[in-house]
Amino acid sequence: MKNTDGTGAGKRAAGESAADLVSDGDLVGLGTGSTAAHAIRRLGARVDAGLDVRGVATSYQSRDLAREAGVPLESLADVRRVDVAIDGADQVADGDLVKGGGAAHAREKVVDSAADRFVVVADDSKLADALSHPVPVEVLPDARATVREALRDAGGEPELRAAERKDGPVVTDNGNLVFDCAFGTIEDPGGLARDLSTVPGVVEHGLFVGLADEVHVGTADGGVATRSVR
Ligand SMILES: O=C[C@H](O)[C@H](O)[C@H](O)COP(=O)(O)O
Repeated sequence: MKNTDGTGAGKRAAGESAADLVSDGDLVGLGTGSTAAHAIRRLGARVDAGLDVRGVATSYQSRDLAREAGVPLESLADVRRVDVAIDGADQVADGDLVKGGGAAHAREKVVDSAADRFVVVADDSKLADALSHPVPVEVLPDARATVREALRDAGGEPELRAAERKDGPVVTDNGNLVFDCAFGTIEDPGGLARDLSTVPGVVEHGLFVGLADEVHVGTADGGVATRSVR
């Protein structure tokens, strides 16, 4: 059943189910976005009930939410590995992801890659047979013209992400800009991910290939299907 009821029940079910995996003593990667937010709130409730965990935030949003929920935080700069990372996705196909709808993918990739167990949380509207969602590409502001050309050469259609309720572009938590780059159906996500990583001026792109360990998919009726992906 597609989660089209607009209540966010699928996101909530997925986020909370992942938060329930966390054990005493874990350092938890706290993803960004509306689905990961449910996991952070649930973790906060578990901390209130006595769970002893610490979190590492991937954005201003997840840091502020964790503080509000009462999840103690460590700074990413001091973290070498993470026990469990819980993070959302804009599209999921065969365990590979497009992320970065909230422009947080650079720090998310650092945290999710450092995790022993990376759990993706999504409602079933995010599932696809193949990745085709535009790929967010964070770029150094002064490299925007050269990166735009390189993305076109790679077969993409880059669009500078515009801010809402501010004139001009989105500026990331790291002070950079973001292109949303459509590539149509991405036949070889691993190859494209490698190509994008080699473009000078690209800070990070939103293709997460071979990183996820499991996916929790929530449905509108509050059910969750869990799938291991490696
Ligand atoms: O930059 C944002 C992140 O990659 C999010 O995890 C992703 O956009 C999914 O967000 P949401 O759970 O709100 O759909």
